[in-house]
Amino acid sequence: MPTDITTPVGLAVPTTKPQTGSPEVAQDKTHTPSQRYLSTRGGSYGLSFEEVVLKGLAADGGLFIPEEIPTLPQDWQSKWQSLSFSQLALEILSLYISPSEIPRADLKKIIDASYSTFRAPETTPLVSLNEKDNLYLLELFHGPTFAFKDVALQFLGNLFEYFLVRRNKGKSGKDRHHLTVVGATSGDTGSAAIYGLRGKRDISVFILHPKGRVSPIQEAQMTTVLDANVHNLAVEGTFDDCQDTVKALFADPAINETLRLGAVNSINFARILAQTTYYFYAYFTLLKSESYKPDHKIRFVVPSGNFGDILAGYFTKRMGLPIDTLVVATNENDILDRFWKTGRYEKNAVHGAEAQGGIPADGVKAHEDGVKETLSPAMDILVSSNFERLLWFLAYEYAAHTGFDDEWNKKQAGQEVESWLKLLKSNGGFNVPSEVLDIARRDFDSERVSDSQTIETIKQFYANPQTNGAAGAASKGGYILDPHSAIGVAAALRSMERASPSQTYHISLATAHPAKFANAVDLALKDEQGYSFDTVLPAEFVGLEKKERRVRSVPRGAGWEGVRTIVLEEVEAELKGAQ
Ligand SMILES: Cc1ncc(COP(=O)(O)O)c(C=O)c1O
Ligand SMILES: N[C@@H](CCOP(=O)(O)O)C(=O)O
Repeated sequence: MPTDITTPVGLAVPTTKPQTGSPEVAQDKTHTPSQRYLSTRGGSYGLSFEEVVLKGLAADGGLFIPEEIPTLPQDWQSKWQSLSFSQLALEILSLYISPSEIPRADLKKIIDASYSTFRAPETTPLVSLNEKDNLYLLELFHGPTFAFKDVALQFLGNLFEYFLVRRNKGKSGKDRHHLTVVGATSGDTGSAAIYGLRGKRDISVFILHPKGRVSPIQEAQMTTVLDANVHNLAVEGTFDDCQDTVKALFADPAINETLRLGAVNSINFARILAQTTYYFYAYFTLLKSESYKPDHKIRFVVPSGNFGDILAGYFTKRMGLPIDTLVVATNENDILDRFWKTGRYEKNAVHGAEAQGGIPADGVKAHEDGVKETLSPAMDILVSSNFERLLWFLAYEYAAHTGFDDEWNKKQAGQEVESWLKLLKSNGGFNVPSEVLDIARRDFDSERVSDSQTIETIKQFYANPQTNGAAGAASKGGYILDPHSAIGVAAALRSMERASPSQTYHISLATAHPAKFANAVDLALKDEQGYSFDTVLPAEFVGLEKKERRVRSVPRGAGWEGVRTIVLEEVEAELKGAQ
């Protein structure tokens, strides 16, 4: 086992073949391997989709993944090309969910209900941002909270409800299965989860956000929802502190037993799964466009923080969607970009004066905790949860070169992931062997975009008259990008230097509506003639900040135990109130 962070780690060779458990689902012939789940740390095996969705995090602290990534059915292109977003979602999700768990007709109802709340008829429209350079934007923000998280969280909310209604049929009082959802947010997951779960029976939802570090609109979106089952906690600290607290709660068997915790963050595999649909949908939309040329390659560029969005893209590539490369686009919190550049995954890069809380030359403030406060706050993340899932696949592929059987390779990947994560915890980082980095570079490329480049990109596309998009509705006819989407577009422009636009389509993911980030958008466009933020503001946001709020502060020293006490108290009070 690797023990230090300076030497690249290699896969340890166990002397005996590891044993794997085989619970009922593994024996059940109605579940294919892509419909059975395991933990990235090797501890759990053969779990059902329902168990995975309701548990969220594995008992060994790992994340759930399917035992196999499914391949696409024969003729998928001709069969799926004319499907609507919801129809497509049904086909894709059916590959991961056995009909013996959710009958197809029920899954269809859940999906249809989830996407009926979107404002755009296409659900996730693809717009041309610059026709000459084959640059497209996939608008993912037409759901209830104006961010890409709605695509997965509308679905997850309905899925939780479906499982609970089924479990609670004919039951009353304490016999009912009550789910306590706990989630961490840097702004968007929180509101999307709250809108997906508000008022739902048998579910309480607790959302932890870093106090003062989400945008004013995001804060208002979350805290103005007054349904009794919604609980907002403003934590003094960073997003990573919130995420660590959530993980600590999941690791506590006592609270899990008492409250039955559920996850809404992308640690919940259903989140990743629901996000795969829009990669397929974008592909088919491009295929139907007049400018499509079959010999051109396709690159998806994804503004990344917790690595959930781009991981969904990785799944689609592995399933067989013809994606040339997935481009990871980070802000100045760049752990992912540094990994692809060096093979080292390390929490805190050396920021010099910045690490002491000083203001560096580019004006971005770094806190003592290492997180930089950027103009794209939803991506101000030190450690990316879903990277663990990718690490598993990389370690698995590397292990497969050893010539042992598949079961051994899977177990080996779990052990390797566990040892890497131990090093991350104890030493703040780890290196992967060069062969593992090569495997990672085969599918991914990466870019880091600074705040000043983000602002420049917003300006550039506001002035661009070629756009046919709907989001910005700017008076000049240009496009108003939100800062996160601008990071994607800036990265796409750089990617074009390596993959010529004359032979490549770049599809950049627009992850939020610009109105959620007035600060950055105003900073970029305030001097532009004819610009007014009011033209960007959707009716849904007008007056939101003046509405009544409910939120509880969590002081810095409270720790996860302090949050546990709050959660226990508030669930008890909520259930009493409901009687
Ligand atoms: C607007 C926005 N863009 C991008 C991201 C990054 O996505 P991911 O965490 O899935 O990498 C987030 C948050 O996660 C976000 O809210
Ligand atoms: N940017 C996210 C952070 C949480 O990410 P998740 O995808 O794991 O839920 C947010 O907006 O909260």
